[in-house]
Amino acid sequence: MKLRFGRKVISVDEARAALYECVTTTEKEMVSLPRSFGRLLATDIYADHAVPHFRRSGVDGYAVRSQDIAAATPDNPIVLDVIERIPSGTVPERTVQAGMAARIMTGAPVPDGADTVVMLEMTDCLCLQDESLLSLDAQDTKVKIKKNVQAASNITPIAGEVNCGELVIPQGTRIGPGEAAILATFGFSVVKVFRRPRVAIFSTGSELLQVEQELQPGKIRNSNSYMLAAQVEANGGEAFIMPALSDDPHQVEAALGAVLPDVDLILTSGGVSVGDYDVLVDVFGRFDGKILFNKVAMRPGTPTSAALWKSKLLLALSGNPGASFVGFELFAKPIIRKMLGSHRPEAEELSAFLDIAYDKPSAYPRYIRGTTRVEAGCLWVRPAGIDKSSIMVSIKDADCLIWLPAGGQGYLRGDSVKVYTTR
Ligand SMILES: Nc1nc2c(c(=O)[nH]1)N[C@H]1C(S)=C(S)[C@@H](COP(=O)(O)OP(=O)(O)OC[C@H]3O[C@@H](n4cnc5c(N)ncnc54)[C@H](O)[C@@H]3O)O[C@H]1N2
Ligand code: MOO
Ligand SMILES: [Mg+2]
Repeated sequence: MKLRFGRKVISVDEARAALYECVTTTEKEMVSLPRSFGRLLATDIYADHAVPHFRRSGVDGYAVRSQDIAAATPDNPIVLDVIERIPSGTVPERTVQAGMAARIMTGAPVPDGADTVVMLEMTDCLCLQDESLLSLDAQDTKVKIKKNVQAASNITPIAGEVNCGELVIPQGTRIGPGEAAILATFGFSVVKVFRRPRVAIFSTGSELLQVEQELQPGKIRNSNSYMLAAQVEANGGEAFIMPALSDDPHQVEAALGAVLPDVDLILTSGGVSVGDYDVLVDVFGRFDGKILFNKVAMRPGTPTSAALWKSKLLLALSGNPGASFVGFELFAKPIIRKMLGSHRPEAEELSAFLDIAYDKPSAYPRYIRGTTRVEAGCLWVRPAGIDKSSIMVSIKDADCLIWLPAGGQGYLRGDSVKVYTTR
């Protein structure tokens, strides 16, 4: 039974809800820390020690008792005995008592007894004729402190950054530079992440040539598969570009069915409208899967369809490049992100001022590929190019989708609109 006409239209939110019901996270896997960059953490990370775990000197200088140097000035320096030298990575051996100082390096543990560190530049080393400190017996030296430095100066206290037991990165967080530093700090040479969802991409249509083929009359090269693969990879999935399919529903059903066991999601592009050769419609009419929806109140991509087949999701995007791009952003992106354990799978919503008037009314909400710019602290947005779903070339200029509700009287320059980021 063909479902070309009389389809039931549902909203974008309803369509997403139907998809989300069928999504589960992929299984967890361990990867080496450098391979985890850009992935989403599959576990909470707790601190198993404080940072720092010792009182850390922030400067090269002398660890002293602040009360000993309260009266120090350049003209009246206080002279202290230097009792030891503390390089980073070592542990102080002695306690600083009245009249004592310990020469200390940046990052080294501050010795007991000392409550402040005076920068080297505010001191003079009395017995030092040259700077060959490594050959110096620190115990024979004295230091002149020329400045009164308050207690706690230049010292990061124990747990000054992180408390032991603290949640430092919650599950679902993308591992960027800051997370990488935290994971390394706490000894995670391997990291638990959700496996990258495997996404098979099929373009359909007898007009499609492979990228490497010569142009032929009436035919075009398959660009959607590569655009979609780039979108899949940008969102953390693993894209498998499958050979383009003809308009034969038997062949299409067989090809989709064959790959189904090996992937987490199938994306198709093309063949979902009312045309004679719109093959996905025929597949949906004959296969034993469950159709989740076949018409969405949105433009472009109104005929976007989805099905659950042998417990796998099949998302059938419109063939027009603009509609394929938008359909991916609205539906495939949050599916992939949910599989990866993201707590915020949908695109970030921002407000922007419309940079041009827009007077095309629409029966359905529009998602216009947009380009943003910031001027005087305000975000402005304009369509990335000709706003037609058949236009491919302007997709490269889009960094967001401009959302315009259905109906309305049109929009003036300066009107506030919602945008959804695509980068
Ligand atoms: N009588 C009607 N015609 C159309 C309607 C309608 O409601 N009534 N809807 C239009 C809308 S909206 C869209 S969107 C398209 C949807 O088309 P399909 O999803 O069926 O896609 P195709 O027919 O296969 O192709 C449409 C267009 O896109 C080009 N295409 C397809 N695949 C690729 C690819 N992999 N790479 C590059 N370009 C591709 C294809 O050559 C066509 O030009 O239907 C409207 N028609
Ligand atoms: O809705 Mo079509 O999907 O305009 O491009
Ligand atoms: Mg068609």
